[in-house]
Amino acid sequence: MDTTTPITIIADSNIASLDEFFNASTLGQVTGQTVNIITVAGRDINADLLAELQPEILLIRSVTPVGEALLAANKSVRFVGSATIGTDHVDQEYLMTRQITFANAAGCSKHSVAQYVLTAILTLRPQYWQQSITLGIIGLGNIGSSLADYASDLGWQVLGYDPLLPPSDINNASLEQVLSQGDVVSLHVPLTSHKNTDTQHTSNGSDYPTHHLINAETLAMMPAHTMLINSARGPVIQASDLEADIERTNRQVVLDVFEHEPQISERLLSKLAIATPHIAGYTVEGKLRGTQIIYDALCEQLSVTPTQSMQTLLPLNMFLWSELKAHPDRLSKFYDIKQDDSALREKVVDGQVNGADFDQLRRDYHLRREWQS
Ligand SMILES: NC(=O)c1ccc[n+]([C@@H]2O[C@H](COP(=O)([O-])OP(=O)(O)OC[C@H]3O[C@@H](n4cnc5c(N)ncnc54)[C@H](O)[C@@H]3O)[C@@H](O)[C@H]2O)c1
Ligand SMILES: O=C(O)[C@H](O)[C@H](O)COP(=O)(O)O
Repeated sequence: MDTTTPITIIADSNIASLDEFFNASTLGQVTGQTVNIITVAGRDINADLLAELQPEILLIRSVTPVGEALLAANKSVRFVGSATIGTDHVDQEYLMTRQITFANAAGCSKHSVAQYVLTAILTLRPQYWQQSITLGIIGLGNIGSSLADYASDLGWQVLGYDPLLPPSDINNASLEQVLSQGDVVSLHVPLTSHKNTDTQHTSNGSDYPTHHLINAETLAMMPAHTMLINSARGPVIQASDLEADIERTNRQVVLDVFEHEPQISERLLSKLAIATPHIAGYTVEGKLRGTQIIYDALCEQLSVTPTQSMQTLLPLNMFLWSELKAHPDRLSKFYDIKQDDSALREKVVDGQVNGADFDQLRRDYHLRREWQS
């Protein structure tokens, strides 16, 4: 990519600190060259906008599907950065065929999500601060393994299942064992589908697909007292099967993500112990790290040395995991998850939370702070 001509960037307005990271100076533009950054609501980034603005760079989050439908008529885009961990909204195979560089922000909010899960568990079952429970973790990548570290720190036993990683001290059980023996089961897998057997491959295919991984059959393996938490992707759980399960077992279920997101039915919402609008990763640190990672990737693409660091943008952080462990009664001061739950439930109108209200809760969310070790 030529770094001497003006660069046009279309960016999701929900990406943190766009101006601080993406400007002529931070992108190594020669004096006088400009970086033209246009911020748009992620759901409004579409083919017509790209045709009008002809951007070289797309900076997105999870609500912008990127693939042939968006880019078939576009010849200007050379780089796509998703300031997110999940990549199920991006057809990476298509981008490769178009020789468009793609970068996501792997691991950016791993501590934020792990701390979200801990908060949900300990808010609903505070007795677990003193009990050595069994925590089931499905998916042992960045978030699942971070959660396992916190669990071990609390003296909990971890039963983990990840068929794509070698056995380890946490990857130590079958799916059935995790579901049937965990006091709590937490999902930390990407959203993947069955690999097509014919020549047309799906970009998101897997030999171990996670779409509807949790369904009537797998839910039946879980004792009624087992809490289920989903902060991965909504369609990992078959929503109607979940509703039937909760009616039958009265199971405590925590959802941060929903199969039909951004719409949520009141029927489902009323059955959940905790419900939040896809904000498990929404901390100052998690979102800034997401921006940092795609900025660094773009600098590599431009062959320029990164000059912006998130460290200079972080306010003082007084939230210490060691303090919380010593004073469990302070949990709601660290993160009052029930406040996020109430804010979501207040948005129910005519039997559902509509998409616009769900998006607004996320857009206006007061970012938490990641607990420091
Ligand atoms: N709610 C939120 O705000 C939020 C925030 C960040 C990430 N996420 C979601 O969480 C997912 C996991 O994040 P991560 O950073 O741990 O990703 P990661 O890629 O580091 O780890 C995912 C793990 O899942 C495993 N896996 C894949 N298919 C599996 C299966 N069928 N059964 C068991 N394990 C399987 C993989 O082997 C991998 O180790 C992301 O893909 C994203 O969709 C949600
Ligand atoms: O995948 C991730 O990083 C998270 O799910 C993240 O919250 C993506 O959601 P977004 O904020 O982009 O809608």
